[in-house]
Formats: sequence, C-alpha cells, structure tokens
Amino acid sequence: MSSSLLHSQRQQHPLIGYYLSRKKFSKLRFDQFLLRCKQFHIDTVELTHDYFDRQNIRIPQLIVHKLEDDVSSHLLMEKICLLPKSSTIILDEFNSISRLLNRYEQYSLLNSNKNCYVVPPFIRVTDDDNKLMIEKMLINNQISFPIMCKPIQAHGDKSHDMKIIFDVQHLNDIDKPCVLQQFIDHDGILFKVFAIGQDNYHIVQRNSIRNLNTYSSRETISFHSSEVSSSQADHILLSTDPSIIVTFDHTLINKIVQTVQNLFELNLVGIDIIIDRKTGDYAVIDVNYFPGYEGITDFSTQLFHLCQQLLHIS
Ligand SMILES: Nc1ncnc2c1ncn2[C@@H]1O[C@H](COP(=O)(O)OP(=O)(O)OP(=O)(O)O)[C@@H](O)[C@H]1O
Ligand SMILES: O=P(O)(O)O[C@H]1[C@H](OP(=O)(O)O)[C@@H](OP(=O)(O)O)[C@@H](O)[C@@H](O)[C@@H]1OP(=O)(O)O
Ligand SMILES: [Mg+2]
Repeated sequence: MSSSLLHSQRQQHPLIGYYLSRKKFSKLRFDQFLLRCKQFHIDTVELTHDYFDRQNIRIPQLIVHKLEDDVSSHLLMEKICLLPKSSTIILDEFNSISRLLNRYEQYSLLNSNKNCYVVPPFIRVTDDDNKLMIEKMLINNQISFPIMCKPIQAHGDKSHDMKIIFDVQHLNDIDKPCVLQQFIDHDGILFKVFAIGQDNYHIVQRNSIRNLNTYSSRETISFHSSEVSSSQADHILLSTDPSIIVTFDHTLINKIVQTVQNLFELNLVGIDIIIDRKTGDYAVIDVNYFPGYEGITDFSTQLFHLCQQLLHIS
C-alpha cells in the first residue's frame, strides 16, 4: 500500500483529543482508554494550549477534558470554544460545567427541580456580609447549627477546605466567600454516584462524617473533603460504628441521577447523596464534573463505549 493511500486511510479514522492533568491521567489509568482506542482504529491526540495554533492539524471529532484553573487550560478552552459546534463533541460542554462551578448556583439549580431529593438549606455569604447579616440570613432560611462552611468555588485546589461551625459565637471562623449549609446527620454514610453517560452509573459507598447531635465540643472543626470522603479517609470525624448499616433505594437513586443529569446536562458526573437519619430524605450535597471514579474497575471501557456512542461508531 502506498504511503499516500495509507495516509488518506489514516485520515478516515475518527480522532479523539484529550486534556487531563498528569495526576488525573494516571489515577484514571487513561493509558488503557488510549490503548482501546488504538485497538479500535480511533486516533488520539493529547491537546496542548497551542495545539489549535499549529499548521495542518486534524480537528478532533471529540474532546475529553478536565481543564484546570490555569493559563494553559484557559488558552485551550478559548480555542476549543471557537471550533464549529458541528465538528466537535466536547465531553463535557463548558456551559454545562459552568452550572456547577459555584456552589451557590449549583445548589440553586438543584433546588429548582427537587421532586425526588432535598438540598439541605443553604445561604450564600459574600465578602461584604457581616456577622449580624449572616445570623439574620440563617434565621430567615431556618438553618440551625451545626452548619457546614464550604468555599463558594466548587472545583479546584482551594475548593475543598471545609469547616463545621457549632454556634453563633464561632461565626467569625468562616472563610468568605462561602456557602453555609445545614449539617444533616446521616449515620456517617455517603453514597457517591458516578455516571458515565446517560443510563450508566455506579453507586459507591464511602464513610462520611458521623452524627453530630451528641458532639460536645463547640470548637470549629476544619478539614479537607478528601480527609472525610475519599476511599482512604481516616479522620476522627468519621463514623466508627460498624453496626450501622444504611441501605438505599435503587429506584430513587435512579430517579435522582436522571434528574440531576438532565439539570446539568453532563455525561461525566459524580453526585454525592446522604440520607437524613431523621426524615429519611435523600439529600444531594455535591455535584462534581468528571470525578475520580474510584472503585469503578472498568472505567476506561465504559468511557470508550460512551465515546463510541457519541461518535456513532461501534
Ligand atoms: N450538608 C451536609 N450535611 C452533612 N454532611 C455533609 C454536608 N455537606 C457535606 N458533608 C460532608 O462533608 C464532605 C465534603 O463535602 P462536599 O462533598 O460538599 O465537599 P467537596 O469538596 O465538594 O467534596 P468532593 O471532593 O467530593 O468534591 C461530604 O463528603 C460529607 O461527608
Ligand atoms: O482525585 P480524586 O479521585 O479525589 O477525584 C476528585 C476530583 O479530583 P481530580 O479531578 O483531580 O481527580 C475533584 O476534582 P476538583 O474538584 O478538585 O476539580 C472532585 O471532582 C472530587 O469530587 C473527586 O473525588 P471523588 O468525588 O471522585 O471522590
Ligand atoms: Mg465537590
């Protein structure tokens, strides 16, 4: 076969572009996804901030990304936004992702369609709000202590430093801007729902913060989310009672996933759910785009199937 023919055949292969941090690449074992693409004659290319500035490049039919909040990511994002909508599918669309980047907006959107779940009551605190104003907002929104203080920004390095505040006297401990949210006792069990496209999700159970109704100290507790809800978490706040068993209703979770995915229009999404031990309500406490998928052994295969589906190839 002549080299020019080989070249033109190669041009026929679909092309997937990807942009992930080194850490994310290795945690997801993304090399296995790339290998699968190769086996199925799908070309892949790692995107760099200047990829689209180069001559004679191929435009990917699909882009898989988890862009960071840095200059390279921003430059690349600008270029991707200029691509014709009809030529490239973006996994996931920036517009969809932007709906959850601010925790207050994320919770407000969740609140707009909550027929199968609740969102623990929350308020937004800006740099301009003083203690008195915050106290008033808490009362108006029927939020009682303890409360969670979460950075307003939902993703990135500085977004996972949390605090639990136990009384009004400690309201000065909050870091603004933030969201203050009612702490819900949930028997120290968290359900992480990892979706990979529509109608394909996995439920992973993790340890979480124990019930605080009998917690005696009023001192503010600070922690990083990963200390309490990652698979390796081992924090004094975690539930240590192995006799507590929390079961969940599959049908309800199914409904929650569908509702949340439709609201945010995301393929790669993680939804964190706790069950209120007093009311039995299912509370959505966090929505993450392109999460870690830890515990999902064949993530690369499932991502590959999603790409095939989106590209209409099999
Ligand atoms: N309203 C709440 N009531 C009780 N516990 C909560 C509440 N909100 C959060 N938590 C606990 O705090 C942890 C971190 O909260 P959250 O999921 O909002 O943070 P995050 O930084 O967005 O986490 P992730 O790393 O999963 O993105 C949860 O996993 C859960 O254990
Ligand atoms: O790395 P991990 O496995 O902890 O994945 C976490 C992921 O970090 P990564 O994207 O750098 O992997 C986080 O992203 P940023 O908010 O920091 O952007 C966020 O999505 C967490 O919810 C994920 O934890 P999970 O919900 O899956 O437990
Ligand atoms: Mg989160």
